Amino acid sequence: MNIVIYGAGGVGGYFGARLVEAGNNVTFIARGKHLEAIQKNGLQLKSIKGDYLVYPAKATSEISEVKNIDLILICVKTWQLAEVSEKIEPALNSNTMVISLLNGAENASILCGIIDKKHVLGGLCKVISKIEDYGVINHISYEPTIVFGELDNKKSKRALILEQLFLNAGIKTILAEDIQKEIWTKFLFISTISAIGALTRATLGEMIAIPQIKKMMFQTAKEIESIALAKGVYLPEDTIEKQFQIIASQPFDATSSLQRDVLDGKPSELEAQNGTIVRMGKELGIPTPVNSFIYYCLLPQEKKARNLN
Ligand SMILES: NC(=O)C1=CN([C@@H]2O[C@H](COP(=O)(O)OP(=O)(O)OC[C@H]3O[C@@H](n4cnc5c(N)ncnc54)[C@H](OP(=O)(O)O)[C@@H]3O)[C@@H](O)[C@H]2O)C=CC1
Ligand SMILES: CC(C)(CO)C(=O)C(=O)O
Repeated sequence: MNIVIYGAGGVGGYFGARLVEAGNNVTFIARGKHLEAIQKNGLQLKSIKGDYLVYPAKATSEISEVKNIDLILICVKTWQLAEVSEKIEPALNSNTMVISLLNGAENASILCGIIDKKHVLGGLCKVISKIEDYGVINHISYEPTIVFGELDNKKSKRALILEQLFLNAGIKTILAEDIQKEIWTKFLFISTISAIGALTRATLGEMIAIPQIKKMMFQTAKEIESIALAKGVYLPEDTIEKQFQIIASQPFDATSSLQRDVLDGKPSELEAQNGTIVRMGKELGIPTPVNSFIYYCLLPQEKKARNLN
C-alpha cells in the first residue's frame, strides 16, 4: 500500500517505522534537520518493543512529489491540521483514505471542512513516544495502539483492509464500533490530565495523591462528559471511572505531551483541549468553570510561546 505519514514525530515516526518494517511503501513528510537526517541516515526507531533502522521509500517536505496515495496518516499537532489538510487536498485521488491520529475531538470535522468527507475516517492513537534527536524516535512506554473507524461506524471494505494493514505491521488495532465514543473518551482522558499537569507542574502520580487535585480532575472530566452528551456522543456511565482507573495505573512520574510542551515554553495543544471545552460550553450553554479556570490560567503562557503578546 502507498502510505504517506504526514509529520514524522513521536506518533508518525513510530507508526510509520512499523509500516515500513512490514514492507509497505511509506513516504514521510517532514522538514528541516529532521528531514535531512531521515533522508541521509533513515529513520531510527528506539522502542521498548525493539529497535529498528528503517529506510522509507521516500522522505520529503512536499506531498506533491508523491503519487497514487492510498492512505495518509496525519500526525502533526492540532494547530497544524488545517494547514496540512489544505496541502494534502491536491494530492488525493478518488480512493485516498485520510486519518488523523491527533489528540482532540474535532480533527475529523476540521478535515471534512477542507477535503471531501468521503476520504476521511476517524482515528486516534495511544503511545508515548517523542523525537529524541533529528532522525531518531524514542518509544518510551505504552503498547502503541491505533483506534479508527468510518465516521458512520460501518465496517466498510476499506476499513477492514486498513485493520489488516495495521495488524500486519504488529500494531495493536481497534476498528471502533463507535468512533466518536472512542475519540471523546480519549479526549476526556487527555484533557483531564494534561493542562492540570501543566498548571500544577506535577506528575500524574503526584497529582492524584492529593485528593483536592484529584477532585479537580474529576470535575474537569465531568464538564467534558456533559459537553459530549449534549453533542449526542454516547459515553457509557462508567467512562470517567474507567479513565481514572487508567490514570491510576500509569507510572507515578508520567506526564503528558501538552504538559511537557507548556513547561518547555513551547506552543501546546491547550486550545484543542481545554480551550475547546470552554468554547463548546459557551456554544451549548453548559457551564465549564473548572476547564475555564485551567484554560485561562495557561493562556498567557500559551500566547507568549506563540509570540502573540
Ligand atoms: N507523542 C505521543 O506520545 C502522543 C501524541 N499524541 C498526539 O499526536 C499528535 C502528534 O504528536 P507528536 O507526534 O508527539 O508531535 P511531534 O511534534 O513529535 O511531531 C509532529 C511532527 O510533524 C511535523 N510537521 C508539522 N507540520 C509539518 C509540515 N507542514 N510539514 C512537515 N512536517 C510537519 C513537525 O515538525 P516541526 O517540529 O518542524 O513542526 C514534527 O516533526 C498530537 O496531536 C499529540 O497530542 C497522541 C498520543 C501520544
Ligand atoms: C497521555 C498520552 C501519552 C496517551 O497516549 C498522550 O496522548 C499524550 O501525551 O499526548
